[in-house]
Amino acid sequence: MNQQAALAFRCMDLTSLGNQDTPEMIEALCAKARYHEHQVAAICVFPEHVTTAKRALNAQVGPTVPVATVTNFPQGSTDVVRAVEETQRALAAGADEIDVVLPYHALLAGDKKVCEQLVGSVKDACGDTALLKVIIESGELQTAAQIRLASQLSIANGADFIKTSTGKVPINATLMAAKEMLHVIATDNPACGFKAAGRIRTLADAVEYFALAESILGSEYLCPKFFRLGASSLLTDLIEHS
Ligand SMILES: O=C[C@H](O)COP(=O)(O)O
Repeated sequence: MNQQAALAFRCMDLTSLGNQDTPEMIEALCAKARYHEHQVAAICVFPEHVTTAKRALNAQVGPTVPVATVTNFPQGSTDVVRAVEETQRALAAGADEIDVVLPYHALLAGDKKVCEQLVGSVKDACGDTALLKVIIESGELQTAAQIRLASQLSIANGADFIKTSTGKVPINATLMAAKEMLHVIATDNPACGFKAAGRIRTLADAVEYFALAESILGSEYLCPKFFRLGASSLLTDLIEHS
């Protein structure tokens, strides 16, 4: 793998969030978590597949690849209790990272408070051990100001990462949204991570996000601790660059 492809591989949350996913498909996904000396940042699956992913990674790759899962997904409901319960169940199943969807419809309707409550409550459920990524669904937020507001309140209420998209709406990660989010991170908490997700399919796509993140937060930001690419179809192109 060339250097950029290797970086994209190591920063990738290798994702399978299809409604038809089977345990066999999750096992096959986990087998791709290592490529020569490189391993992906995480495997991201629906909550019902966390146990399978943990077991498969332990057997095939070793226990060092975290399992991420999604809660309040993809609708971004305002039901805080349900989001917390889903998160608790996912953690009990062994999830290491939680990607929770912000109630972005509520934010668009002017209800910032429920967004703060949901992020804060899910953060409490994660405690200090599980990473919390908040999906702001940037493609559904209609203005740069809304993208900034969603990013700010997510960071203020405990997000370890802010993530662009679920991959389930027409507009997913864009450089425009990423730029707004990265500037909020730079201002509010440069230790907060950023995850671009949805329709990132080529190394060329990934490199554009690297360049943007590096220009705003510096080269040390380009590592799995801070920078992730959520992608289900990027791997093939990365391997072609080997
Ligand atoms: O969180 C990750 C996204 O759901 C992946 O989207 P994608 O299937 O378009 O790569």
